[in-house]
Amino acid sequence: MVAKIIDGKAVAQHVRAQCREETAALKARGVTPGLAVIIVGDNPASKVYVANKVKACTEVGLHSTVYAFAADTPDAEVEAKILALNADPLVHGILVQLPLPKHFDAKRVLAAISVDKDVDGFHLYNVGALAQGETVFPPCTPYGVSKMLEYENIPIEGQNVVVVGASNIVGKPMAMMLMQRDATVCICHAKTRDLAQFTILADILVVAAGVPNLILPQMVRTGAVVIDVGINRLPDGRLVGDVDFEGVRQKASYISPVPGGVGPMTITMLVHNTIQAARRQAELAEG
Ligand SMILES: Nc1nc2c(c(=O)[nH]1)N[C@@H](CN(C=O)c1ccc(C(=O)N[C@@H](CCC(=O)O)C(=O)O)cc1)CN2
Repeated sequence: MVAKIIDGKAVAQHVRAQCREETAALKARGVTPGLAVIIVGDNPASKVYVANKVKACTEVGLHSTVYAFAADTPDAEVEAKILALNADPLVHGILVQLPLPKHFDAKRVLAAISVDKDVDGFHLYNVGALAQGETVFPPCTPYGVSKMLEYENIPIEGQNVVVVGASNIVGKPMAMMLMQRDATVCICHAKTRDLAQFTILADILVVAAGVPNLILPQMVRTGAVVIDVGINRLPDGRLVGDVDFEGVRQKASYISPVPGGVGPMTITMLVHNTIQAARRQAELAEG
């Protein structure tokens, strides 16, 4: 068996076309969805992601503004900017690019974002709502994975899902979202003892551990769907995921590549969430 490659760029284009239509409809009502992006420090990867977020907004017709702060900026200054953006009616979505420099209390900074503008879905209220199956803004990366599965008509209900990696950004919300869809979900870690005994059971394997070549072909059930969320820059400059792509491809039924898999979906779902935020705020304002 050779897996079908899930082309994240193609799925992203499909979702972005819908986003364009929704944005045009909102603009016709006098509302241009607006995103504010806060970046602190000089992390080169973060700068690229922020630039790509701005580009995606422009492409779909959203307004976006970047607020860049030096790494040694006091927490209070960043929080003051967030409070000002919370009160700005032209800003519908706010995000703080992660990771923040070490001295920041990231939880506190994220909690300053208005729940209604929390398009990353990282505010504790939205995290709690997700646990109850009622979230308004699902976190962008796991939301993107869900859309990729939906696009390929991959069933979730009743499937064995193994998520490797329990981060707040990907692993935990991914597990919650798939559990909500009646999958049987197991969360593992890169350090799980005999990881293969769990991964081999997966009908759908989502890997977000940040360890290159963590998942080898012998750890994957024949016919499994394998979604690679890892982003690892190798010493030779190559970007790879957490899965031995060429090896696992020979066993899986579907596989997402890195680059060109989940990454483009993360940014697309951010645009989608910002449009939903604008629509909800417009509806509230209209009464
Ligand atoms: N506030 C947030 N911070 C972070 C998030 C997030 O969702 N919200 N996720 C990641 C970084 N991230 C978006 O911010 C992100 C990562 C990767 C990609 C992407 O498109 N990757 C490409 C490769 C790009 C490259 O060459 O480096 C791919 O996989 O094809 C988009 C967004 C952590 N921080």
